[in-house]
Amino acid sequence: MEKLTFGWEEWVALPDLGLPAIKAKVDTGARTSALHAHDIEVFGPASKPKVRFNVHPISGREDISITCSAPIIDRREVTSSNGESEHRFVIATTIEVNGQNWPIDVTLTNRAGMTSRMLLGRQALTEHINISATERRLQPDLNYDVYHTASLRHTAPQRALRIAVLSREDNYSTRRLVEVGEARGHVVEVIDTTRCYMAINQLAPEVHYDGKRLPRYDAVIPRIGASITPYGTAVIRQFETIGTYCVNGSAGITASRDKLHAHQVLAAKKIGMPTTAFAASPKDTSNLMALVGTAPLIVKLLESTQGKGVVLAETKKAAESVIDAFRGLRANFLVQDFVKEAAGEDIRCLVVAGKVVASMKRTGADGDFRSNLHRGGSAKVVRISKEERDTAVRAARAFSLGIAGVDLLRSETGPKVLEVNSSPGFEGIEKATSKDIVGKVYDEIEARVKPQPARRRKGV
Ligand SMILES: Nc1ncnc2c1ncn2[C@@H]1O[C@H](COP(=O)(O)OP(=O)(O)OP(=O)(O)O)[C@@H](O)[C@H]1O
Repeated sequence: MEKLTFGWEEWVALPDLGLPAIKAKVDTGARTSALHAHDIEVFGPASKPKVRFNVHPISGREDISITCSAPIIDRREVTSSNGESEHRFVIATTIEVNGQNWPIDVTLTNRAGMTSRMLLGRQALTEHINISATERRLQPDLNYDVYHTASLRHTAPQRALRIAVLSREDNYSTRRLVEVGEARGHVVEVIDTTRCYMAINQLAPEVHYDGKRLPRYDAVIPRIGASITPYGTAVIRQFETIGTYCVNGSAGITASRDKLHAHQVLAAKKIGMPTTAFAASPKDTSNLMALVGTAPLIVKLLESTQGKGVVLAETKKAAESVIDAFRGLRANFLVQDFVKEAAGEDIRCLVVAGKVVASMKRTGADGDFRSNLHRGGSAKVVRISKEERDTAVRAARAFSLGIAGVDLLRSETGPKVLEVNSSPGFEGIEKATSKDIVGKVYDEIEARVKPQPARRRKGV
């Protein structure tokens, strides 16, 4: 390596940590280099622990914060220049100066008195570096401007993320989320939504679990079951308040779960759906049916899942008696035009980050107009039209869902959305289409948690 001469302060880059420019002071009194870090949290399995921390690379700009993570290689007692000793995590990373790079060890400290962002110890100042202690910045200048430009996102490394899957179930979808995330070097923790508890306050919103405050996650993947929607969305709202990226937001989950609300959202966005009506009073039965059209009609319980509360009434009389029966049970329901030409088939489109990543056609068991797989239906890959693709994408967007299963019927007048599911199962569709849908979910998470360029403040 070509010899470099360092003054008492130099610009350096720590590319593995996503820090393209930082000023470092030479500290030959110390063996190991030190980085001023905040919110230092250990995560991952005890056999391969990692550390997540924030760095304010620009002195005086606490608003600019880069989140870093790195494997821990050691924990050491370090005595700082003021004589105080402290246990610090040690990470291994790469330093880059003047086109050269070499490995260094760095301890993390959040000592309030540490005025420099970084100190370079003897171990980092290898034999190819001469020190000229009375001079300053002998190496090429870098610029804090990088933190204000979009190139920051491109140069940021793929770091290990700490991700929570909010789920109560140990099923195929949850297991895949853990497996695929870990294979990409992330740490994925499954959190039982109903065991989370929260203190709701203005200044320090937190989520607690099993007696401890939950750490800062880089992302939360909600997999909220229908039976716990209100509590589950309250937990997600808390994460949103903290500022954690949630793949599906609480508002979209709530609106898409409520069949009436969901139909109103779809209608407002002019997204095709079967003509639908609902009422609460028994006096309106025949008017209600007239709003939808003529028999055959579909009558659906609002809380139906897996096609259980979905009835096809072939005649007006049959529709009336089903409606009366539901009313007698004080059940909430809606009445819908029967899309006959769909012929017991529907199309499930899986939308991830605004794109249809897989679609399958589900065909009901013989003689059943319902195509739910749980009712013995079968699935196979299907090519969808541009109109169907656009409809699915718009339906997911209407609820701002990062992951959505959009169910469509093929009708004579174009695709009609039946339902937008915010916790779509991955098993049926991954098996039917052989597509790596969960991988796409992580592509999106990795892109979303990359640092955002900071807005420039006057005079900086
Ligand atoms: N208006 C309709 N016209 C024709 N077929 C319909 C209609 N509504 C529902 N179906 C059929 O019945 C099935 C079940 O309907 P839907 O998905 O609305 O019920 P669900 O109980 O909410 O099911 P899920 O578990 O998917 O939420 C659909 O997959 C579709 O095949």
